[in-house]
Amino acid sequence: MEQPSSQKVDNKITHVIGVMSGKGGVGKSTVSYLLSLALKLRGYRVGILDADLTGASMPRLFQLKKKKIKTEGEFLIPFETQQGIKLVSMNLLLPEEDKPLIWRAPLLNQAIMQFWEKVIWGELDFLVVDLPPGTADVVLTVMQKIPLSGLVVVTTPHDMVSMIVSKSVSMAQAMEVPILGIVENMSGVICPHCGNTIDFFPRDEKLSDMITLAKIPLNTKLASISTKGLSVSDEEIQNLLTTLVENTLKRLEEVKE
Ligand SMILES: Nc1ncnc2c1ncn2[C@@H]1O[C@H](COP(=O)(O)OP(=O)(O)OP(=O)(O)O)[C@@H](O)[C@H]1O
Repeated sequence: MEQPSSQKVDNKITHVIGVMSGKGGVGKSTVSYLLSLALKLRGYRVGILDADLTGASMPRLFQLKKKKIKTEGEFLIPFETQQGIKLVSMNLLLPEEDKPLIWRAPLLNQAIMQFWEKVIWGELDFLVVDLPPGTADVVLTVMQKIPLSGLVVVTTPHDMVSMIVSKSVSMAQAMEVPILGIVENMSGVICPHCGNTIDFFPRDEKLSDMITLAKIPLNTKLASISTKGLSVSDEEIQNLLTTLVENTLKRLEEVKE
């Protein structure tokens, strides 16, 4: 990678929200997508920085396959999705999405800083950062170098006990980044016959002092976002987006005080 100059883009971004998880595959990218969409539907100017460089799944959720990012000199112009969300992801820079990115941590950290400093984000109300799972070096870089308003922690019920003491949460606390709350993903399943939610796992008592932003059951509509998209006129989806966005906005106000 060529050494970048020290010139930075003068973006105006009101809130940067990081979305993290203790481990992979719990739905972090899905939640980043849902939160961004919910904010956009509220009329906010929204961008997504896909910081999960080696497992970039954000383009897949927006059903984007090819190289989409354009450049202006040494700066990058985010791709604007159909929903009007600005997106920067490593997979939109690579000619082929299925080729692995085999980079060591210093190069990954450098790429993240370029996504922050060298992207013409312009004026945004919210930039949602989809972090890599766990406590990877890139997560530390983001927490140190990017002014995060708060973090959303995505977890699944079977991951919760370890989450309470997880390195991710401790890392956020050590870095003094406010935790907005947790999203309990795959928290149960909706019965296709009666419509009631069936919880598989008992609620962990230790969770009572954690603020829950949303509980998301296993849902085929969410599982097929990357193939069928998501219908925002669907009542169930609307309710989910409303809960997620309202609780997140409320928490942002609280942590500001
Ligand atoms: N509530 C849900 N109901 C059904 N499927 C879901 C739900 N949440 C996520 N999924 C599916 O689970 C898989 C993993 O989700 P996702 O890619 O969002 O996780 P992740 O934590 O970002 O993973 P990674 O660590 O690989 O980045 C995807 O196939 C996604 O469609």
